[in-house]
Amino acid sequence: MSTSSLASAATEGSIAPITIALVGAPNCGKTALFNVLTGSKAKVANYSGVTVDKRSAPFINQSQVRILDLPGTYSLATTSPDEEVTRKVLMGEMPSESIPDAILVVADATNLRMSLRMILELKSLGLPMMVALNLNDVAVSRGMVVNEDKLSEQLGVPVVKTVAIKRRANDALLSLIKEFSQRQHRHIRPVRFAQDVPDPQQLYQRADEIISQTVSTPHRLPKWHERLDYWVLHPVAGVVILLSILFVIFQAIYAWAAPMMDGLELLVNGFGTMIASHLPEGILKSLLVDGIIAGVGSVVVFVPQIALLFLFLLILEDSGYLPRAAFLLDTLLSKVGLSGRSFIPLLSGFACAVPAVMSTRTIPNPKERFVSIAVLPMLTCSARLPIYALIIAAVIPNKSVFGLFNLQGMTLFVLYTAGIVSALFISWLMTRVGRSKSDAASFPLLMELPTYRMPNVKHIATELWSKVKAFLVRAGTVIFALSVLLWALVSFPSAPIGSTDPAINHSFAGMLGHVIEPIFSSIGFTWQMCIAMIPGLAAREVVVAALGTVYAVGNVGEEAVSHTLMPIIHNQWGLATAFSFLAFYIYAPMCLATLTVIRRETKSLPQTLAITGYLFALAYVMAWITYQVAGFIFGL
Ligand SMILES: Nc1nc2c(ncn2[C@@H]2O[C@H](COP(=O)(O)OP(=O)(O)OP(=O)(O)O)[C@@H](O)[C@H]2O)c(=O)[nH]1
Ligand SMILES: [Mg+2]
Repeated sequence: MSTSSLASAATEGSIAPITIALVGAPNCGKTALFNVLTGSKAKVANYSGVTVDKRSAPFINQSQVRILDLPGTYSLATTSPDEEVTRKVLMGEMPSESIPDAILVVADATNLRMSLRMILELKSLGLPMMVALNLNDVAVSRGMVVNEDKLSEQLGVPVVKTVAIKRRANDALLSLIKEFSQRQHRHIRPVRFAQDVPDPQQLYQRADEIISQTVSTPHRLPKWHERLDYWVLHPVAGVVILLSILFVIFQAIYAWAAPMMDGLELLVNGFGTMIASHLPEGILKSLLVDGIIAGVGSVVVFVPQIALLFLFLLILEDSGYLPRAAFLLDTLLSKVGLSGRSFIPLLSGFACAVPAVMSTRTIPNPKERFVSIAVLPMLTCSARLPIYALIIAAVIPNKSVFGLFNLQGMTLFVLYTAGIVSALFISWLMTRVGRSKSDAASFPLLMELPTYRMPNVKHIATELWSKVKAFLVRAGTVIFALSVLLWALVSFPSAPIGSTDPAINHSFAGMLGHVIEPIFSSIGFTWQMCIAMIPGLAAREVVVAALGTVYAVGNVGEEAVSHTLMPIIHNQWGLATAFSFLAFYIYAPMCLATLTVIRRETKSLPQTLAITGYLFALAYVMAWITYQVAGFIFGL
């Protein structure tokens, strides 16, 4: 078919789109290039295993060309579920995906030997191929000069240089794809992989030959890089560095966010008071002030803290530090039956358990994968931050210890640590049960350490904004809707004429709260807390909004004037109740999205129910112990 007839067939919609698959080692910039080629905003980060599933989008210059992003893999001999996705797609074994019409190999220019070995292996598939020599900026900064024309000649496929993080540096690739798609027919030949896959040793030999003819300066890491790695990967100094980084993050979340939070709180309060003073008493005023402003406002004041947490995570992610922490902790994690491979999924659990559960696909050992999924919900996700921050601000004095540490920051550190220690302990316990010898040793951690890079300010700013936006959108949609619903439940039916107790006691929610209260009274929860936890089952941070609404409607007199929760909790909750509530939220799997993704990833309802059940049981028991101990120390 000629170029013009292909174009006209495409406009008539009678031709299937051409698919070009991005294939390459982990962390070489496939997704970053995918974003350039399609105008998408898929997640990019400086560690291996970010992409764990396939995704596709139309090529920006030609909608009949489809670009397919795949998880990274070093070879077609795969070991983990994410790598398996790539192999299956390339072999045409993926039911939902036909064999791609071409492969765009994304090669890491700073690690050409490994990339060339992969290109040579992929050539054995017999599919049309193009090569993008990515990370070219880093290669150039290290003094490497690659002759792409010679390389193209040696490999027998077109080669272009790219810098995926700079949109304008990829014009050669854009033209190459355009040109390719105009002369390419849909691929229909079967793949020839199994018969003539070359020996890896031979591939490396050939790669070395090619490098000697095409690269003028061999690649060497700068001195500072080695020195930094010496300390960061040192078994003792490395752990001290890791703990210090985490500690600084928690301190900063309190110290730096405080002024912005105070400002936002003043705004929310002022807004509530202004609306209240302009509206006559009645349902509308109650809905706006007690339902919406008290509910949504209680959550929104935590935006600065969430933003700071994500800022730190993004900087760590972009700099290349994270996989080093995984190496460092490989030995420690192996003691509890996990490995360094579980580290990145566990670490991303501090942002949100949903992508973290998905990223366990990089773990090849099925048992280790299950244990990681089962303990992940205990790690402190960003949705818990508003809850912790609220209770800490309400009951822990804001003073410094030894003139250096902030007591509130330290409490937050302890809460995060409690989640980590519990997760490690439960992993250890789970892997003890029915442990088989082959487990840990059969899947050693073979992960490429990325080079350190200066975090890219633009990338961090866009990512940060998208996280904050997601949080605000949730506040404006889910939390808003649940606040209105809860407001209705706590306001109706209204109190009978002549009754003297608070109206909320007569409402639907009030009645429900009193019914549930006996279950939770032994861990110190009041009926107001029980009501707030019900909408909080959908998503954790909703409990903060719900407490805001419940107290706004339920309180009369002085405290009703304040639209923020802290003073109310400070005055009405005992220390034992506050600590018990915190302990409960370390463990309780109060997040529908996480449970749904666990169900999808484990493909098993009984396993999902078992994880949910054990976490709730643990939450109750730990809250009970905390309540008793705190009650003994501080009084109930
Ligand atoms: N300096 C520089 N950084 C790049 C370039 N391409 C990608 N990066 C960075 O490299 C890191 C990895 O990029 P990704 O696109 O997530 O890599 P990937 O190949 O999709 O990784 P996996 O999904 O884990 O296989 C990110 O921090 C990117 O910002 C480049 O050309 N130059
Ligand atoms: Mg990727």
